[in-house]
Amino acid sequence: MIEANGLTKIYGAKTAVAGVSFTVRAGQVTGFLGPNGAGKSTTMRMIMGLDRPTSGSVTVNGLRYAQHKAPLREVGALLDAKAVHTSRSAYNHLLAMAATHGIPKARVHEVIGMTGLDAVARKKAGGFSLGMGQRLGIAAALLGDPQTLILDEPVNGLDPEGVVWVRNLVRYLAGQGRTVFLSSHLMSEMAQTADHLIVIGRGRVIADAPIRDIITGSGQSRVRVRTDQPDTLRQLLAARGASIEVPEPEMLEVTGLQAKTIAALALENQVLIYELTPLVASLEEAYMELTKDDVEYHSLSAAEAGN
Ligand SMILES: Nc1ncnc2c1ncn2[C@@H]1O[C@H](COP(=O)(O)OP(=O)(O)OP(=O)(O)O)[C@@H](O)[C@H]1O
Repeated sequence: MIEANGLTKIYGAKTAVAGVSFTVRAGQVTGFLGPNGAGKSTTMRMIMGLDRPTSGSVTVNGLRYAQHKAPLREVGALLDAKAVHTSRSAYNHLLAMAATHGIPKARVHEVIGMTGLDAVARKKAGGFSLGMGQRLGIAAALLGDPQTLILDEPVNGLDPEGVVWVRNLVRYLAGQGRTVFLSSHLMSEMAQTADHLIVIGRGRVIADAPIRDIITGSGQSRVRVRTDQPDTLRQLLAARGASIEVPEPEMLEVTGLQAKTIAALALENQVLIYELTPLVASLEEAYMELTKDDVEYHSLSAAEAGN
């Protein structure tokens, strides 16, 4: 379990992480989602003791990273896949790591097999493609057989097969009861991988909930209703505080009321409805809605950029 309490990091005039508190639980994949510059990497570095919090604290299984006697066996992390600038082979790189942490050689062979690096294990790691580098970084994270895994953008640079591989691997590891904390800015990927999401924007936690709740609670959930009495139904719904759009003559899109409430209201007032469809927002829509005020770098449309 990872527990952050009022975690804050200030660099000069820049507040990268502004008092975040959250708990990452064992046995599930927790996604850490946020736009560029939101503070994901800074938070992860503080978990790993690579950055010192300006205030607040973060612990892994009750202790700060540095307090663990054998940290590599407790927490495995992939923070910067490009960090391996080595003329050593992947095998020797992992072997050196294992030797300095009292990890048996057999485990090196195991993680090479798990990450699909067998064919390139004797090649210089410095010459690896981004995807191979990611696999090596994940192999290094798994080396100590840790209970907790922290992976910063693990699918970055992977081909579609690699993306599926990471997804299956993290789900397998969480299934074994491990704590898996995974950052990404790819919502579609998170939707298929994570059970729980922590969303941050401008250094603050915007949402912390099961994926399902984030989708349905985004304020984007609407209900499509078709009726031959749109005006009557519209008035009835408006009187209940719903906001209504009319995209087609006999179609209403209703925000703010559940489908069941709309059906009951129609029945009570003898209004015929011939379609009632809850429109669930995609994770992408929910995410855009959540972070719309918290994006540090807004992109301009082509037209705006030309002005
Ligand atoms: N060493 C540093 N010195 C000054 N500012 C920093 C430093 N590291 C990060 N920042 C700033 O803190 C903010 C958060 O950065 P961070 O890298 O944690 O975000 P992120 O969510 O990981 O973003 P990305 O998805 O782009 O990697 C950014 O505005 C960044 O420019």
